[in-house]
Amino acid sequence: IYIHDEYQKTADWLMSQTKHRPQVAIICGSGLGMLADTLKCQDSFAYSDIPGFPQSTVQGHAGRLVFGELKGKTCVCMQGRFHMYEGHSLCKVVRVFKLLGVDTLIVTNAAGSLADGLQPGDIMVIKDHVNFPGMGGLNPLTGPNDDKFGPRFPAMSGCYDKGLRCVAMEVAKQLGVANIMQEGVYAMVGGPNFESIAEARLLHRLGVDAVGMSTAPEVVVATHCGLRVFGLSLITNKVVKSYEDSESVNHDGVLEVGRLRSHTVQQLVTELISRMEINNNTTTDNVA
Ligand SMILES: O=P(O)(O)O[C@@H]1C[C@H](O)[C@@H](CO)O1
Ligand code: HPA
Repeated sequence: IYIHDEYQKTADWLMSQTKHRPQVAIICGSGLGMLADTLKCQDSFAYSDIPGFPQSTVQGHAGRLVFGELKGKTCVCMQGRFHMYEGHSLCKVVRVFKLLGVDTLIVTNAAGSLADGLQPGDIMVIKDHVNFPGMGGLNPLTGPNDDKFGPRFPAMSGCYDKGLRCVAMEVAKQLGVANIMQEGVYAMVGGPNFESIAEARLLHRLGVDAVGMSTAPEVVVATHCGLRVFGLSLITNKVVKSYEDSESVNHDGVLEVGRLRSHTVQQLVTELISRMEINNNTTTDNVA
């Protein structure tokens, strides 16, 4: 368990190393880290150099925190995320963003589709999530509640901001990619194994549109401390639901689709940030 002072130490160290004071934080999914390369006036830090920061161990996740400007907004971008299956608690990074003065969190991920209407290469704007590990007790908010960040029992209804979802759909039209974009429900499973066929069928019957191994914990922690959230999934594969199907998913295939679509994802996120209204009150309301 990290206490408030530990988060503060990491935030203070970062603020002593960079003049950027980010309003938007972006967490990049598997194969989608190149978004960070487009930030202007960059200051970047290897996770291994940041006091108190965890290390990311997954291929396709570079392990750098990049600060910079995008369309007139100051951003901090995680080029490489931490996953629960790597043994991380996932509270730390989001709370450090809060202490840096961030107002909005954007999360991207790679996910497998269960919905028949979602094909590899499609982009799903996350409308809501099912946090399977969280529902089972593996929740980043487990442990004593730190009231400085948020309440013991935070609501999760409406945690994916409706206004930002609407803007994202408009941006997709403007970029001519509305045909590959739709809203849906993301389910987080613990991983690191991909789903068995029976698990895939179960998720499908439950009405889940896409499945992955991240995002929900970050969104829970962000919502707890009052950040506005936008999330999108790049569909990298169809989840195998039939015993007749001889295909199987693998991480290299996931990264490959990430590479093919990273430019589009980057354009969408950039344009969304450009249109975003920021609450410039950087006094972190519920953080003393
Ligand atoms: O970090 P994300 O959620 O994009 O990564 C997905 C889920 C697994 O970590 C990995 C499987 O290929 O990609
Ligand atoms: N299942 C879980 N996580 C994933 C998948 C999947 O099919 N594709 C990319 N991340």
